[in-house]
Amino acid sequence: MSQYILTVSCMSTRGIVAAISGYLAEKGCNIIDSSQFDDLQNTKFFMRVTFVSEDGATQAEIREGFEKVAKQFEMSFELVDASRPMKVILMVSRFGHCLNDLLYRWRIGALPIDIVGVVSNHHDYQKQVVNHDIPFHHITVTKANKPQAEARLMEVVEQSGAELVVLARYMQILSDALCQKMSGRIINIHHSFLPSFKGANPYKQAYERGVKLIGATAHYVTADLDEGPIIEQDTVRITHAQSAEDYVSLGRDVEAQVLARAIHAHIHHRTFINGNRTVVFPASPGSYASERMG
Ligand SMILES: Nc1nc2c(c(=O)[nH]1)N[C@@H](CN(C=O)c1ccc(C(=O)N[C@@H](CCC(=O)O)C(=O)O)cc1)CN2
Repeated sequence: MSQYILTVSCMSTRGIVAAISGYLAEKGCNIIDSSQFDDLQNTKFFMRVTFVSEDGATQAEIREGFEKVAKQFEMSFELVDASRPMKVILMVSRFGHCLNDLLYRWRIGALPIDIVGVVSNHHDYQKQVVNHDIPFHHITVTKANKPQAEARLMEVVEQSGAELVVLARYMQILSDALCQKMSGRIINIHHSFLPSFKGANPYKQAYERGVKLIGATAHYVTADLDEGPIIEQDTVRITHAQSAEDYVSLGRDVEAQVLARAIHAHIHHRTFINGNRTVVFPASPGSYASERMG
């Protein structure tokens, strides 16, 4: 029996949950997981429902019928097949620890995505990517050719059908136009606990500030560098005896883990952009179960 995920956002009002659950029940669907959030600051409402269709109603039939409920509450909604892996492009520059981590998680089934390509402005990881039978696209980026480089990137995105682009330590600033075009579909890992230490060389900035914690932040990419809605963060303790170079080593694991958690949330449709913040619902039961042991 297929599992579906329905995500809804709209202005908050009475009766939304009843309307959604009543519609699904009437359609012969059984809700197996549900999360909702009512933002009392801006009266926005967010809901994520996982359900199975028990009487044979197809995804198209369920979606068509839901349009009426959506219109009644002026909802934005998505209805997806929970088993269909999201098409994802990974982007990397010189530091490959996040790319390596994502490739490993993908290989063992812990990250159920369809990696449709890896893009880099360097050749460092080409062999490794090709060995995974994943298309590798080298796109040279210079200050002079950024528009052409981004046009090529968009070609790769469109031709591959990518639904998400992950900047796995890709170190080029994307144009406002590209950020707008791909709003909500690009995730970056920044190697600091934002909002501290935005931009380049955050570990150097942290060392010079004498912090006792360094960290990593996964966020949606916007035109404002490292200021997009935060999806996931974590930290690791450091001491006075460690150097900025030590921070690079200590930061690798936390960067990779934070990025993987953020991608897991996004591909399972648990994230909702709410202004400059992100609503992140908890993982559904069994959503980590795809991992092939061994
Ligand atoms: N429009 C955006 N683009 C990017 C974002 C973002 O939030 N908005 N995040 C960055 C990642 N990043 C830090 O996490 C970052 C990357 C690069 C730079 C930077 O100064 N790059 C220089 C070139 C550096 C080089 O050639 O090695 C530049 O682009 O001029 C700062 C922060 C990814 N892009």
